[in-house]
Amino acid sequence: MTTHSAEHIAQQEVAAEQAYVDNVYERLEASGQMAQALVAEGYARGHIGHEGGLVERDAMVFQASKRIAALNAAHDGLVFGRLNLLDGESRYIGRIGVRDENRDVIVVDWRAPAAAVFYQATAQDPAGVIRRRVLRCSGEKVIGVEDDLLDAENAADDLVIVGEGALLASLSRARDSSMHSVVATIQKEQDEAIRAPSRGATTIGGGPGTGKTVVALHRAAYLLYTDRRRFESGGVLVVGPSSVFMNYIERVLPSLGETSVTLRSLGEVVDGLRADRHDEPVAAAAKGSSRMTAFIGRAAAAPLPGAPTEFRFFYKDDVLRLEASDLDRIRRHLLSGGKRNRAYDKAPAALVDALWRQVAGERALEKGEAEFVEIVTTDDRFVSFVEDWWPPVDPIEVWRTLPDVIDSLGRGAFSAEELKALKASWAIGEPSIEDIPLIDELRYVIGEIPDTNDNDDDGPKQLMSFERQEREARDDRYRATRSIEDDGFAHVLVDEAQDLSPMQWRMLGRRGRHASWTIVGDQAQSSWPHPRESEAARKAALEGKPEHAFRLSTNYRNSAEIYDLAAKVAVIGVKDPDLADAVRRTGDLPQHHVVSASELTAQLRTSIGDILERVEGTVAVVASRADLERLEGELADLIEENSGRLRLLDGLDTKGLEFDGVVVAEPDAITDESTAGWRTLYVVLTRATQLLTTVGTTDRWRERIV
Ligand SMILES: Nc1ncnc2c1ncn2[C@@H]1O[C@H](COP(=O)(O)OP(=O)(O)OP(=O)(O)O)[C@@H](O)[C@H]1O
Repeated sequence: MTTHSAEHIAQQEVAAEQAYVDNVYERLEASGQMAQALVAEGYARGHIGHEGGLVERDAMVFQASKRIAALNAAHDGLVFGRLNLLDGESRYIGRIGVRDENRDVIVVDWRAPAAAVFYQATAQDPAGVIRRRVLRCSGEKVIGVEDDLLDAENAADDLVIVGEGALLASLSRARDSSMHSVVATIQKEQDEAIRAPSRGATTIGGGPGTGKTVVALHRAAYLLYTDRRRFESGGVLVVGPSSVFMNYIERVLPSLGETSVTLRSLGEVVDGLRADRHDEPVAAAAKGSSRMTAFIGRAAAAPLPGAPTEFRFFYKDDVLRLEASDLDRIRRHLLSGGKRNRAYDKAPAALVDALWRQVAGERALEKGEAEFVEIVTTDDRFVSFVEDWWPPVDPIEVWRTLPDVIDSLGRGAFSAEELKALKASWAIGEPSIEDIPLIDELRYVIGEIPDTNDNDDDGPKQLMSFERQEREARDDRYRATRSIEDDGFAHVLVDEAQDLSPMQWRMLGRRGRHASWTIVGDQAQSSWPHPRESEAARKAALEGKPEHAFRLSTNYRNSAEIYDLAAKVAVIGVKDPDLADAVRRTGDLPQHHVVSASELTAQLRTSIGDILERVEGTVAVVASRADLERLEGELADLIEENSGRLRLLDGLDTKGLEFDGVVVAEPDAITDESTAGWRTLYVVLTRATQLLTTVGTTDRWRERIV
């Protein structure tokens, strides 16, 4: 066969597939129009005026709008696969299922059982598949086909086979700023993890670039497809390390037709809060440690700073006094019943009770307790005392007191260095990513801010006036984070789980109490310094749920040249790292430059320029956290000129991401920065798909790995 004729044949195949795909888009268009019409009809029904009309309309508009969103999101490259089966059937596979006007299936949803064979058939075990074809599309256009002949013996003589394998073709494409669905080229071991039943906890391990993230996201889509009612109503929570990472992955699920998954970075897990900044390593490690649990418990129980420490009340012939020790006793008593905010209604009665017990004067005793209670609880001084002594507490407010109480309440649990680092981090005033679990812990220890908008009738009668005044004051002073009862999900998917601190595990555990889990990670990439403590917290979060482990073995991201270097760093960072097999050779070895301090910036600029010229897609410059700010200034013009392609990041923020080219500035500064520094460097070195250059003023790391 000549090249010309091979090309010609490929073109003919593309044209034939285009005809099929055109028909699918026509159907889709019709289906979209139908959904639009339903939305319009739904609105019309709302005008009928009776309540039933409104409910019907809402349901109709909701369903139809969802369908429109799914059709739009899955539109590009909708049909990506075709199977020619032994029995003569030709089966098309797509991001979502499509039927023709007779309700016959013309595209099978990739998650349907009928599509599983697309991913599982091999030449050794073709499972009834003669030819597997991947359609490469751009929008609605078929631009190429790639075939695998799985069963040559049973293939008809005129069966055409085109291309050299879809996987390698897709791996060589340039990377842009978001992750893509790999739905057309999912490999067998990946498919097994995607379709694993959703019982207990499914763990997906494997080295860098093995597809853990992309597999986990396809798994979320698969679970929604197989048990939509359960997972859509209960919710699927996907948690990743940073907002940069969440932006990177956010397109994958919509492109698979799923728009109902909650994506959160670790700094956004608590509703209503958003943190984007990491603490420096000592503070971060202290905040993540389970030693925080007891400290947080004590801080939540402590009197608020500035709370009054005594109360005096003149009644008839008596001077009634609540001294600090009395107040302390009442506080303990109230807290022994549970969460602080839950005792909000009980505080006034407890105080009045303690006061009544001091009443000794005859005139007063004669009047009796009921009158005493009436007089005290309607007295402004008492009301304002209670307001100050036991206000409804927002967890954030208690979080703000932590720097003031850490010395007294955290003594013994934290070293002097940790105490200093913690106080410095809290002096910034805004929560860091590592603070979010502490605030969440406080939410659970303190309880909801009592909702005083309810009818007051069921509260103790004698406290009515107190309640009223208090509520008015409170409504603008306090803003509660959302109810903890709404925290639970039906499935929790955690990516980069090796980095979770014990406190972060506790935070996620609360959201996954009744959930099934998917946990994705690679210990060798962990930036958490105390893996054993974290392991215990992970176990506690899963509460004994059975675990099913999957391991992915092939690195689809890095060239073999880059991964060979990174693997040498991995073995320093961790004992027995789970190394992956990199499948692609590019011929481009990593480059290393060691220069004097005065030449560093110039060399960085040269290396960045060189890589920008040689790759088509994205490039990252990665530095230690300490060097970041300086480099931001020094490289500002380059970054601006190449915005959209060039980014400057610290090591931790590169987690889970990938770029065509990476320039590492001062690798030794990254290894020195924390006890997990070597593992962070391993992460950084495994981000590049094609070109990697390191530039430093020292070269200790390379001396260590040779
Ligand atoms: N079956 C596949 N077909 C095509 N590309 C794939 C496949 N599996 C993975 N990839 C690609 O490999 C790259 C790495 O995938 P992913 O980020 O999911 O790996 P990871 O295991 O999570 O990596 P890390 O541990 O470094 O975060 C991505 O570009 C992904 O699209």
